[in-house]
Amino acid sequence: MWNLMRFAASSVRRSRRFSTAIPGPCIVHKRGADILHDPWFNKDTGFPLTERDRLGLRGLLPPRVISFEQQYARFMESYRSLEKNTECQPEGIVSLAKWRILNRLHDRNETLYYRVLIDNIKDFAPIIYTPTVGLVCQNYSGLFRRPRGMYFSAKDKGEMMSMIYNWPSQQVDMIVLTDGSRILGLGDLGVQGIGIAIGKLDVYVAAAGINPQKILPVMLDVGTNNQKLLEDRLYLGLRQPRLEGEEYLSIVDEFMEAAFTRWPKAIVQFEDFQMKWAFETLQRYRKRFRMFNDDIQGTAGVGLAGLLGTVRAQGRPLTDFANQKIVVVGAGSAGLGVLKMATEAAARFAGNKETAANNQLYLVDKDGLITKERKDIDPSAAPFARGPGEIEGLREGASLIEVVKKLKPHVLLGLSGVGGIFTEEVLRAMQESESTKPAIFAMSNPTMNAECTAVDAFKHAGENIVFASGSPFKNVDLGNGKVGHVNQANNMYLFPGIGLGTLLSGAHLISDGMLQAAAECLASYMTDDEIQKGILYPSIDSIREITAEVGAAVVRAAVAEELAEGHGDVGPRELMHMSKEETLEYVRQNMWFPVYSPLVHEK
Ligand SMILES: NC(=O)C1=CN([C@@H]2O[C@H](COP(=O)(O)OP(=O)(O)OC[C@H]3O[C@@H](n4cnc5c(N)ncnc54)[C@H](O)[C@@H]3O)[C@@H](O)[C@H]2O)C=CC1
Ligand SMILES: CC(=O)C(=O)O
Ligand SMILES: [Mg+2]
Repeated sequence: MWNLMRFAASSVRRSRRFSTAIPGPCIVHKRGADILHDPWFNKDTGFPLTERDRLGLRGLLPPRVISFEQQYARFMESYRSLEKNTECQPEGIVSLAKWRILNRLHDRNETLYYRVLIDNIKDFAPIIYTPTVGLVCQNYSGLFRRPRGMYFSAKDKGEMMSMIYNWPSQQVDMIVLTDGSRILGLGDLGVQGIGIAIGKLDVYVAAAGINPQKILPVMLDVGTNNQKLLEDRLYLGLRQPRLEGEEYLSIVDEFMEAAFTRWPKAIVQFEDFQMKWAFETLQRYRKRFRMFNDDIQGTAGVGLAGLLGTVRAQGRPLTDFANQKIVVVGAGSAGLGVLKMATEAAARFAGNKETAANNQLYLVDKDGLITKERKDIDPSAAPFARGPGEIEGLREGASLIEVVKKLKPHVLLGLSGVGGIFTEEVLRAMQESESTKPAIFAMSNPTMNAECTAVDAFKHAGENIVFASGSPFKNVDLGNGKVGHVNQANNMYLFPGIGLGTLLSGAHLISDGMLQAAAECLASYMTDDEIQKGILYPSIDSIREITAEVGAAVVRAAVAEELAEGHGDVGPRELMHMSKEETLEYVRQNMWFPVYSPLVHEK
């Protein structure tokens, strides 16, 4: 126990990174048992005696006051013993048990919850985020105990403007919105998709230091086309097919109007919308509201950072990026987002927008290679279709293995949502890549949907590859003391910084320049030495540091584009006069950090 407490105390110290020394008081409008039942303010046994007197808590708690460090150690001890006691059980059962114990703390005491999350982010991210969050969404109706966030359904049409005022927080900075239509690679999960919005916002709090009282997960329940859920007696969503067309858009419109009427400075992150609505809503709202689509725009930046890393890993200058042959597998919101940003980057590096555009980028979907001969091609995919006969020996619809064998690409990047499609044969074909360090990105989530495992990638494609996956895999032991490094190429490296930078700049929209700055910041974060070892992204342990840097880069881009309107006491002129270091410090100072603040009651 003592050792554990020492560990806890040291990790508590370590994670004080961006906190202010003495927490200011926090105004609370409730007293007594109501405070104990409010996870924003509850300190459990940690309420000091004077506070118990002031807030009418005397007698409602056991007499001994337990320090924050002791509470922390107690939680970690129960978590570690759960781990030990479930060692031999199936992975899914263990992950859900871990999620439950974390979720119970989340429901009870958010300060302690977020502190353990920040300090143990590498261990806990796979529980509160991908892959376990996928399992949680799949089982949400059965796991449901308490609501979290807001639910707007097709039945609420005409009511949303008043409903939004039911949310108890006066200020909301960050909203993650989903309609549940494409949750990770798991398809349409209807109302159960709220779990992904909750998980993303947990990452916002942990990585970007957004105050948990100012976040809001939102589910737009417009029905589901998942027959299994419609027939499930426990299913908690609307039992009707999804709304389509104008009916659908009118629900999203109404929500956006309501949210921005109450909180004009909020930012809305669209998450896990099926492709047609992902693109349509982005186009519809991005000039009117502070919003972005994480799957298109967040993923694009993370993908681009990884692609630039692979150029550096080959010891080549970034200007060589336009010559890299990249095969993207999956022509959905994520794959097309990556291709668009990669095309723009290739054009920039080549210094000529006209000639460089998507010269070496290839797109494969469920029907094979996409060429201009494709019937009913989706307009968003059309710019990436190859011309007829452009690649000798490759026809419209050529299979993935044909494409890889013919092109010998530098990079094979999967965002298909289909587990295992980088088969042994495909991976072996990557050994013939023209690159000295071929790159395999199996970015689909959750783990079982990854295009290949890390072990298979190193086994079949060779030990000299660079590898990244959307959900975490362990590093691979290659024998003789050699290790195959596994990167996690997940938009979690960018969306928190995009949101934070937008908030602190006060930009009224999120421009391409701000997104590009975020991606470039991530791309330049790793040293050449790390890149040579195949390490393309920072460790999840340092996600708070990288998010601060990304946030600062976004603020500076907003200032440069004259979009920044300031935040709180800091006006646009002050932002404009900040040096790079001062901007970073400004961002760090504005990141919330979980400590118990003295509570002051006000009626
Ligand atoms: N690592 C990360 O940060 C991110 C990962 N993703 C993952 O990417 C995946 C796809 O997401 P979206 O693009 O939004 O989905 P989507 O449903 O819009 O697109 C999926 C695409 O994959 C293609 N596809 C399906 N089966 C295929 C096959 N057998 N071979 C080749 N292509 C095939 C489809 O034709 C479609 O073009 C999901 O698993 C999601 O979890 C998405 C966003 C971020
Ligand atoms: C990571 C993410 O946003 C996705 O898989 O959809
Ligand atoms: Mg997503």
